[in-house]
Amino acid sequence: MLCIQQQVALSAYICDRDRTPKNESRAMIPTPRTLVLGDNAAVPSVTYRRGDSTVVNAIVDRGMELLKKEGMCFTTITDNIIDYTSLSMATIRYEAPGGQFPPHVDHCKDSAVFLVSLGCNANFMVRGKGETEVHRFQLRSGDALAFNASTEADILHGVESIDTTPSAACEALAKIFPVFWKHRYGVQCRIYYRPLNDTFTDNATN
Ligand SMILES: O=C(O)CCC(=O)C(=O)O
Ligand SMILES: [Fe+2]
Repeated sequence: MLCIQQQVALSAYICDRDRTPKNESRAMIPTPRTLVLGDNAAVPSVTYRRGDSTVVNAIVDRGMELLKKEGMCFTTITDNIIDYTSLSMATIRYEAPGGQFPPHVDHCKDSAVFLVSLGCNANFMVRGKGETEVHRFQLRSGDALAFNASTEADILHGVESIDTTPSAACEALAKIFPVFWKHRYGVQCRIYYRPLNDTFTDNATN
């Protein structure tokens, strides 16, 4: 979904904000690391309002427009996927080849998730509500996947492994951001459809 220029813009945006401690000791089995995007390690994600002029808003808006054109909706959340109120973005760094995220259901009320992949290919699995068969596919650099992240939607998903052989897009990106020779970034954009309340803090410009 993202052309190489958009992947570069998103990578630059993330790398600029990345305050993850360097030289952390590596576990024997590499666990994915949620990057600290800003000065508050307790809140590693960034939040945005609809209409903020950031690369994250632009990518999500375009994704939702494309899905809307396809007639897609997130039943149980909204019938108009473009009408979100706010967003949050977190980035998870996976090491190749062992990085994985065990199968799970997101329990995010009134929310959809829009996952963007950067860098190495991820071997992804999804099983829909009531399904017995697991669907396996690759998410390559620039690919995006959106689904209803509520408990009711019951969408089981996970990352099984990361490829070490880079795709053409990954290679182009890694020449600018060398982290992508050996890693995948899972850029997790959570899209909220609930009314904005007073406790919403806007740190999009941090
Ligand atoms: O890395 C990914 O694309 C998936 C992350 C995920 O499922 C989650 O953070 O809940
Ligand atoms: Fe998830």
